[in-house]
Amino acid sequence: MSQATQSSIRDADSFDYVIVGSGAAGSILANRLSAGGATVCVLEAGPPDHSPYLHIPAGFIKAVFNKKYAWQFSSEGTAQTNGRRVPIPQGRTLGGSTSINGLVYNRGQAADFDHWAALGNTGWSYEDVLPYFKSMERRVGGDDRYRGRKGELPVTDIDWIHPLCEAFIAGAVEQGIPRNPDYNGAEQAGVGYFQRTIDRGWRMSTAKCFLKPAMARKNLEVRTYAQATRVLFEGCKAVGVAYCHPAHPSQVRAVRARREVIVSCGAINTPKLLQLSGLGPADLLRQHNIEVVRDLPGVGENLSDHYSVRVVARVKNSQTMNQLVKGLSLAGQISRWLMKRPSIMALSPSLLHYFWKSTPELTAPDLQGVFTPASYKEGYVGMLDDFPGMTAGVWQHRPESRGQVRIRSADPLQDPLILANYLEHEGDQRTLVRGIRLARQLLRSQALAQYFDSEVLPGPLCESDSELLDFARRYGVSSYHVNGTARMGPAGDTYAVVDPQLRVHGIQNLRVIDSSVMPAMPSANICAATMMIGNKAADLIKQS
Ligand SMILES: Cc1cc2nc3c(=O)[nH]c(=O)nc-3n(C[C@H](O)[C@H](O)[C@H](O)COP(=O)(O)OP(=O)(O)OC[C@H]3O[C@@H](n4cnc5c(N)ncnc54)[C@H](O)[C@@H]3O)c2cc1C
Repeated sequence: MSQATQSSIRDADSFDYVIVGSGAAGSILANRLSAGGATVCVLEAGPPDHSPYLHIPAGFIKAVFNKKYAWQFSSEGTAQTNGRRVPIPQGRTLGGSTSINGLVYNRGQAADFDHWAALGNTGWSYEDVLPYFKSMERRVGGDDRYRGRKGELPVTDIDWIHPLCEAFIAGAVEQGIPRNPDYNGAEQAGVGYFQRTIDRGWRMSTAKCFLKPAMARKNLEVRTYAQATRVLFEGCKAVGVAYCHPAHPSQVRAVRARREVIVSCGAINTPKLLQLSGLGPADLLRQHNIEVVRDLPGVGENLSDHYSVRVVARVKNSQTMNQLVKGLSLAGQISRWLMKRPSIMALSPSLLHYFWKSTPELTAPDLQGVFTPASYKEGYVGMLDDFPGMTAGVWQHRPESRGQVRIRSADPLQDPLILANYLEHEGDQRTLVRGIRLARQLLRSQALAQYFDSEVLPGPLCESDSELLDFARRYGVSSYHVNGTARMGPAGDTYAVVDPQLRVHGIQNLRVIDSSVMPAMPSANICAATMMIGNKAADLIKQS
């Protein structure tokens, strides 16, 4: 520890727990730990979540690429992405990515968590984690064995029904995919509407549902514009955190943790902070003149994400959202939203799901698809097309390709190098091509025929496997589900960063609690599983 930091930590105020990051996991943790009477300080690098774009569901489109509220990361281009850098924005405000995300609530398959346990992570089987999914959610409908009724997080069904959605479902059923009323219940496979973290027209971020209610407690303090630059150690014991206002990096402050420091910065920023703090691959740290506190080769490795591709069709005989967001129609939608009536202002970006198998021999879905009666220019989220359009997106549930996150320098304000290695694994290429064929087939169902005009992307000239793979390389995008960069695993697993209690191996008083610790990708958008991790981790801490 430098002289300056030593004196600032001596003079620092202290709390039982210091949580770095107020996202999906950090906010829930802050709520649960402060409820037990412990003093808790949350450091959040981003600003408060005052903007209406962070609260009105449709505001997502304005927030995701706004650098005030989202870290504008991107993965390096590779041959598999046709040399393109792939944007991977991450939330940077109270609530983290839950303040800008796509609002889909999707837990994954029971087998995902049984797999975590089988990898040596005792306590993380489906039976172990189900109570933590249930205790945080407030859901109407479904089976009591699977669904929670009294939690803080409302999980609701859509109230805006579009004829294209109904036709898409009917078409999928026609092609052998059953309608599933609750993919978060006994069985994931099937087609239907997404469940969303939206309540009475408003986004339900973890800041809104967990952090802010807890901020009424005197023992919880939340500091915004507080970007952690380093975890501070005495020997191998974490004792506090150095942080700064991102606009004034030279004015470093410190806060002391009497019991534990908890890193909850998300799957890109968590490995970055650990590496800056001297925890990571020793060679990398030495290359940047960072003193090695512990050589942990797994920090920043094992990066996984869902690489998705969209099939887009021009629509006839119906208006789509592309028209509803323009001129007088938009004004009408806003006034409907203000009157608490069904409106496109209160929709998640994807309305329908289909979970299905890329080959019939499989016993469970290995593909997730999404459908929405809208289309974006060139298939990229941002600007809607001028013509009526619909989109069926698809990604592989559990890709094998793995990437890395590595600091580029010892400067805490510099973005790390991200190499996601999308489609690097040949099996991933095959599965995604099958997924594109399935998405295409679903848009050409009999039930949708009255609305299907023509395919825009990939287009009629794209037929063979190699043409479809080439399309995936040129048009694929991140689903923003990065995880695994500080993965959980037992001692003896060289690349494990934390143990099944989420304590950093070989270090005292330091845990990682966020999407980084996932030992394997869940078959789902990963927010629900990350929230579950925060919810369960609070109990692990209280029990230790
Ligand atoms: C655009 C988008 C759409 C998505 N859509 C969905 C969806 O529909 N459904 C779904 O299930 N999942 C979705 N996800 C993924 C999901 O939201 C994330 O996986 C989840 O929020 C990750 O939780 P986390 O706690 O790991 O990190 P985050 O929620 O990202 O929180 C990390 C927090 O730490 C803060 N932080 C980072 N570094 C520092 C530092 N050095 N000091 C202080 N604070 C720091 C960040 O600013 C942030 O607030 C989406 C994500 C994005 C970005």
